[in-house]
Amino acid sequence: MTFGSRLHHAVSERGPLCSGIDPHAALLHEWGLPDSVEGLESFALGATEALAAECAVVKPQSAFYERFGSRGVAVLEQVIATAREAGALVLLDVKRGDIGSTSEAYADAYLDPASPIAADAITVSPYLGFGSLEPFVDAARKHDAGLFVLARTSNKEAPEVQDARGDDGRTVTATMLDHLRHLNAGAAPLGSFGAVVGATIGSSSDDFAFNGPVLAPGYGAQGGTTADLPRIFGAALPNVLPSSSRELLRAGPSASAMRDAARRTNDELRALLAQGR
Ligand SMILES: O=C(O)c1cc(=O)[nH]c(=O)n1[C@@H]1O[C@H](COP(=O)(O)O)[C@@H](O)[C@H]1O
Repeated sequence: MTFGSRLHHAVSERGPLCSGIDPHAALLHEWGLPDSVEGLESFALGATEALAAECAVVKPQSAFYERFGSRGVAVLEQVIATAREAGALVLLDVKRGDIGSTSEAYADAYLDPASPIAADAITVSPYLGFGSLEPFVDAARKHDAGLFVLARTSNKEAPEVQDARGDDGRTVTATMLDHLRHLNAGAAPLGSFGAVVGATIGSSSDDFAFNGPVLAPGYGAQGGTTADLPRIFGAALPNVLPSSSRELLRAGPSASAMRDAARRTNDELRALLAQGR
């Protein structure tokens, strides 16, 4: 089954919330844990065990694990396995993108199920040119995996690059979305090639509607709210996966408090979607 089909099914069962497993040093401290690989393991597995059964998608951000070297990456591998056992799809946030031959190696690392660190989907950056992502696209098709391509990111520096217009008048973001429309052509109910669009962006002239998923990070700690979603995403709303890391994790270390926070948020998002029907 394609990633897009698995995602569509998971979201209809569990709701659209994506929970980020981002073990920031400050959060380890808030949970009373040491900023060490032992603290990382306790935090990341505790959060994953609490949240993965509640959410369609779990998104660990690789940097927070890599900063502890190979032992941190071993914890990331455990997070991926634990989340999958709980029935969540794992979107590994690595934001990769390089020249084609190197991207091929990244694709082998993250999308080939034979790799110890393979996930269901990864985040990739198209800013070496969308065509540089071809090895990821090929690997995703071969292994029924997914990609989330940065289109309009949540950070304040994004407009300099992503709102720039080409000779044809389209923004860089709109060009990336058109590439995604092309990749998802004919896919139903949902394509496997998604976009990343921040839940923090102001109004935008870009049209985010297409038959692929739209990851919306920046929801929660960066200020994005449920009320902002219809304004930003319009007709694309049914395919949006609002993604929250710190806000959900701050409910910990109590597993039941994290679970409740995820449930409440999924309920709120489902109610919003029901209004639009
Ligand atoms: O690709 C991402 O996930 C991402 C894209 C983007 O535009 N903005 C953004 O914040 N992210 C990631 O989403 C997460 C946001 O975390 P919180 O702000 O704690 O909810 C981090 O892991 C970021 O790296």
